[in-house]
Order: sequence, then C-alpha cells, then structure tokens
Amino acid sequence: MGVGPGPGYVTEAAAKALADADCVFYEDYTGPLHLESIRRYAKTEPIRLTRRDLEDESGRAILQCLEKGGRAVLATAGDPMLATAHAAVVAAARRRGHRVEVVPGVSIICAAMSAGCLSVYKLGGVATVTYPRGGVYSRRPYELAEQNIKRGMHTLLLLDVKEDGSFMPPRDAAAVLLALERLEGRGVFKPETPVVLVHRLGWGGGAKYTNLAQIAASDYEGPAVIIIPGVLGPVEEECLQTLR
Ligand SMILES: C[S@@+](CC[C@H](N)C(=O)[O-])C[C@H]1O[C@@H](n2cnc3c(N)ncnc32)[C@H](O)[C@@H]1O
Repeated sequence: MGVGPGPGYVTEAAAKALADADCVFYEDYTGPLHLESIRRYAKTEPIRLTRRDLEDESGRAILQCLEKGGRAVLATAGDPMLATAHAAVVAAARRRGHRVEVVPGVSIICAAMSAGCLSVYKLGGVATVTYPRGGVYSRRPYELAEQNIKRGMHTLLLLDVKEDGSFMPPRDAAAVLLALERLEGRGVFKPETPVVLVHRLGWGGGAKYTNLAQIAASDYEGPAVIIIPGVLGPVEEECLQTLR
C-alpha cells in the first residue's frame, strides 16, 4: 500500500486497508513516511521493517501474519511498486496462496513530473544516482541520460539512500553527475546543463528549474529527484520558466 509522497496523501482505499488490517507494517527506506498518517487509520501499532527484513528475509513477518489467518498491510511512501523491490513480497505471498491487493499511492515519479511541468509521454528510462561504492561510480545515470537525450526524452534520476537511512542531498547528486562527466567526457552532464530539481515534495519543498552547477552549490535537502529535460515542447518550456 502506498501513502504518497508526504502528509495528506493517504487515499480512502489506503485508509480502509489500514483500518481492516490485523498487522500493519511499514518501511521508510524508499521514501520518508508520515507515520502519524498511518497511525490515524490503523487499529494496531505499525511495525517498522528494514530493507534486510524485506529483501533478504522476504518479508517473513508479513507472511507469518498471513499464515496465522490475519490481514497484513505493508505501507510505503509514494507508490508501493514503483522503483522498489516489493514485487518480490507480493509474489512470495501469492505463491503461498494468499490473496494480495496492491493499493497504489501517489508516486514521487508522477508527482515530480507534474510539479516539474514535464510531459510523461517523453519520459525515458529512470535511474538512481548513487554514491561511489569502494571508490567506484555507477555509470548507469550517465549512459541512460545519454541515450534519452539522443531520443529527445526526459531523464528522471532518483537519488541514493545513505546507510543511515537519510536521503542524498541534491548537491551530492550534482557532484556525482559532474564527476561522471569527468570520467566519461561526452558532454552529458555539464555545469550549465539545465535540470529540474524536485525536492521534499509533500514536505514543504518544491520544484526549481536550474542547472547542475547551481544545484552543486545549493543547500536543498533530500529526498529529491533531478530531471534532465529532453527536447521541450512550447507548453513545457513556458511552464518551466515559472519555476526559475
Ligand atoms: C526508490 S524511490 C521509491 C519511489 C516510491 N516507491 C514512489 O513511487 O514514490 C525513492 C527515491 O525517491 C525520491 N523521493 C522519495 N520521496 C520524495 C519526496 N517526498 N520528494 C522528492 N523526492 C522523493 C528520492 O530520490 C528517493 O531516494
């Protein structure tokens, strides 16, 4: 079940699922989750599951609740299935014969495209900007943006989650993209590259049409997404100018 990008986005369907559940679980490593919104509707105290509980242990606590005949809910920020690995939990429960309903939420991906004035018809592949691991950078955002730009498509970049559960600030993401440019050198991420920054949506943040150099020098907080616009239509261009 998704509870949207921030407070106030719990749908009636999500509220009903919470009210009907015997066990309420949540995770907050794929996006910040407003726990009070969940408590408002749930009849039991929500239990936090970590990435390890869900991805390494296959959501065992959820399956145990189901196997005792209970109804279980797993609440996530945004939409529960977009840019997450939660399909594995759904599949594990269905394989054991349980009925599973996915309750969609307002995804940060949809919300960011809306707030950023960009047409989803031109959204190309999505990637995540990650911190270098063991000194090695993932080249995926660079290669994907390069392909999307060639086709005139927009590139939506999600930002890494740190080990301590905090979200990569936009300045760190801009620094990673500029470092990738130094490694690859094909002119995909230049300091003057125009970008749409969507930060802390639903939590008092907003959207800004700016460039990579300005983001690298900014103090916006995460969570955030960075969109590299492709070829802009006149309506997109006109709307983007209002985000300067
Ligand atoms: C792995 S994605 C999960 C997306 C989620 N399942 C959804 O559909 O909304 C998590 C990333 O989305 C971005 N994000 C999450 N919440 C956000 C928010 N409220 N405002 C801006 N970006 C956000 C951050 O880049 C974060 O690392």
